[in-house]
Amino acid sequence: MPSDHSETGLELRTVSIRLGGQELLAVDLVIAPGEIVTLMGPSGSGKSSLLGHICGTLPAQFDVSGQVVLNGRSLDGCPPQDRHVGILFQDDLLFPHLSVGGNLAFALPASVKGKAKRRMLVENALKNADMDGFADRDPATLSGGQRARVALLRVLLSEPCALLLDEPFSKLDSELRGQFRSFVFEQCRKNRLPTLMVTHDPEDGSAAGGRVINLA
Ligand SMILES: Nc1ncnc2c1ncn2[C@@H]1O[C@H](COP(=O)(O)OP(=O)(O)OP(=O)(O)O)[C@@H](O)[C@H]1O
Repeated sequence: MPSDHSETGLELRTVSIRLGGQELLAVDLVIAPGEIVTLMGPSGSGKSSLLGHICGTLPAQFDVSGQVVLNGRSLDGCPPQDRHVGILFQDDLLFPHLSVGGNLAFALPASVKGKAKRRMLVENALKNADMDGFADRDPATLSGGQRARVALLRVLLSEPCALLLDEPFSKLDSELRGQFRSFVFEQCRKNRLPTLMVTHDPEDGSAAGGRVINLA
């Protein structure tokens, strides 16, 4: 994980997002390392747009003001690939033409050199998710729960300093949902990631056990 900045978490300093001259959302928030904050609100209230703004992928038709600061560094003008912000979506978006290991290795930063080292990081990550020996598997052969875990591992291997969750549990059935949710939250805390989760399910917020912000 990049270590050139102190770990102060993710700050949204009076961030406001407008579309077509109307304010969609305004938020002022500090998320500490390892803290999980839940963001809820009606459809269209701007939750995913806020995550896009933090990642640097919000389309130009949105107007934004305020500052996004990660571990003391302003992300204003910073290209998405240099932000060290990971995002997990409801669709796992695994590459179908790559093996599980290939999907994971793809996420590793270029600064991680050497085939053996890259292979070791991938295998350790799979072991950490109780998926020992899955590196050569075709993603199409995985169960829903296994695919979800690989998607999370892929985000973690990219060495993020903050994690955004955009309804990542909504497509899983209730038993899987509970298991995967616990795994995600455990990894957020273990990796000391300031985490912002968007969800429509109040149970996700209760399970996270942190602050819940309701935009309603
Ligand atoms: N690329 C885009 N171009 C134009 N408008 C967009 C774009 N993406 C989203 N919007 C609009 O921005 C508003 C906020 O959308 P957003 O997806 O952020 O809401 P949300 O709170 O995440 O909704 P949901 O809970 O349904 O996912 C909506 O009116 C949406 O139609």
